[in-house]
Amino acid sequence: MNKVELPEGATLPVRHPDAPAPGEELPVHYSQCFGCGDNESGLHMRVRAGEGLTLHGRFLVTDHHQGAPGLAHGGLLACAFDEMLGMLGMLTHIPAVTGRLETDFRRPVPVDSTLHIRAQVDGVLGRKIYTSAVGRLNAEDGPVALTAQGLFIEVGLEHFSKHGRGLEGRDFEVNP
Ligand SMILES: CCCCCCCCCCCC(=O)SCCNC(=O)CCNC(=O)[C@H](O)C(C)(C)COP(=O)(O)OP(=O)(O)OC[C@H]1O[C@@H](n2cnc3c(N)ncnc32)[C@H](O)[C@@H]1OP(=O)(O)O
Repeated sequence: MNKVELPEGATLPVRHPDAPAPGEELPVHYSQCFGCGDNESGLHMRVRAGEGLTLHGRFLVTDHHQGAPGLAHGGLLACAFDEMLGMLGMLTHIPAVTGRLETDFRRPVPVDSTLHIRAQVDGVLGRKIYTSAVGRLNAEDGPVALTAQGLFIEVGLEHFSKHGRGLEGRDFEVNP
């Protein structure tokens, strides 16, 4: 994992008492989500809760995901990390959106490989949530293909009804 630099005063948030138990598979947070939903060309990520403030996810790289022939598109891999880091909100129950996402590509990711991603919350300072993740090829202890750091910003639930579509006036939590 990358060494994560945290600002002074950042603290670890509390794991919400209703967070999925370690080992439990997380629900799809939105059926049309490109990352975890039924979207035909999406990633179909499967994610389970880990210990503490960690998640483990995986997806199969298919022909839909190519950039160069036979290789995953870098932006699409960044999308997988965005999804994983965003889903950390299911452990803290803090609604948040991506403010910044930094991805280091360390090894090519071929079609037909499975990318295993471990994501964690590193700290919180005010509305800023510091997160990081590592992606490994074909096994949870496989070679490191990517690492990422994400800064998520806590928002009120009205962020989604105000800026999104079809949620006006809808009372929802994490599974619209
Ligand atoms: C729940 C389970 C779900 C579970 C499901 C989740 C899966 C979701 C999938 C992945 C997640 C996404 O893709 S989310 C979609 C992609 N992201 C977005 O659309 C976000 C677009 N941006 C925005 O809406 C806005 O810029 C916000 C909300 C991020 C921030 O606007 P704001 O509310 O006006 O707040 P603002 O004052 O600007 O910023 C607050 C603090 O954050 C800092 N800050 C803000 N942006 C940045 C930045 N890029 N880099 C550094 N720092 C930043 C500011 O300096 C400030 O620090 P200080 O002054 O307090 O120190």
